[in-house]
Amino acid sequence: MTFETISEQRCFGGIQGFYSHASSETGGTMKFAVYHPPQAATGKVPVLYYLAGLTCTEETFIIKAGAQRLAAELGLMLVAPDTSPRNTGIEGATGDWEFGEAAGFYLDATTPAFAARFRMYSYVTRELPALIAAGFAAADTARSGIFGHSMGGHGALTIALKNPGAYRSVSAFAPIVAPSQVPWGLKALPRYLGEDRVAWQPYDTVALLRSGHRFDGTLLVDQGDADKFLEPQLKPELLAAAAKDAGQALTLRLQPGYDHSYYFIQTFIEDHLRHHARALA
Ligand SMILES: N[C@@H](CCC(=O)N[C@@H](CSC=O)C(=O)NCC(=O)O)C(=O)O
Repeated sequence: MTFETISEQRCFGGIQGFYSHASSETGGTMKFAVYHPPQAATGKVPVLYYLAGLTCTEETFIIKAGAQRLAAELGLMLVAPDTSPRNTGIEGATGDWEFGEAAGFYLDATTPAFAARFRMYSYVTRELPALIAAGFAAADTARSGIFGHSMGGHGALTIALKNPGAYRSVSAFAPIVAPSQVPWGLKALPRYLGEDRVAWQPYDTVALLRSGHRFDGTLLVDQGDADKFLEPQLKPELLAAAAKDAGQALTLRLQPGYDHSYYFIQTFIEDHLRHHARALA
């Protein structure tokens, strides 16, 4: 399991790195970012995965969220993968920001056109953690957490619910909580997974909660009430109802005046990093 170093730069006493590797899951070159906190130079540190949203790359969170200062203080290794395979050459995989490249929805596609390359679920849950464990000696992968934004919030919540014990903490900014019920999901899920809605359920947080999946800990979710995607796409009230019915611990905070942008994420990143650091200590 090898990777190439694209760049490494000093940042808050640690190192901000960008890397690439040949991915067996997605059948092409994948890029990912790792922030190595200063504590990683002398010992093991917990690993916190961040999944970004539609249109994003492995750079978006690293450049825009302002997470490194506190990650350095808390001793958290941040790992941010790209949001999909790239340069797939698959017809229909480019040209629409809501589907295809940069819109992988953290699932394993099953439709003939997409099944070979669009395997972000297996990439994020298996291949990338194995690569981090093998390639970065300071990574204490027994202490892993996961969070994300929008499509990446959906990824983080569904992955944590389906992999009990693999992640000790989970949180999300403005997640898509019920893709089976909103336009983004209704566009993407049939094209990746086919028309049978039963196949969509493993990739829908509300459906997972309603079918018995639980996370052993509190889900932390922040949502801006001035987010233009709130009503049509995000629908946090569906998460609140499903969590209540399921007895799933949830801290859902509606933040007045905040939109869907990385200014919103910058504002609340400290709360999320501290939430993860507490669970990963
Ligand atoms: N081009 C779109 C807006 C796209 C957008 O807002 N993407 C979000 C994630 S949306 C859900 O996954 C994002 O994180 N963008 C990156 C950024 O730097 O803000 C439009 O036309 O509305």
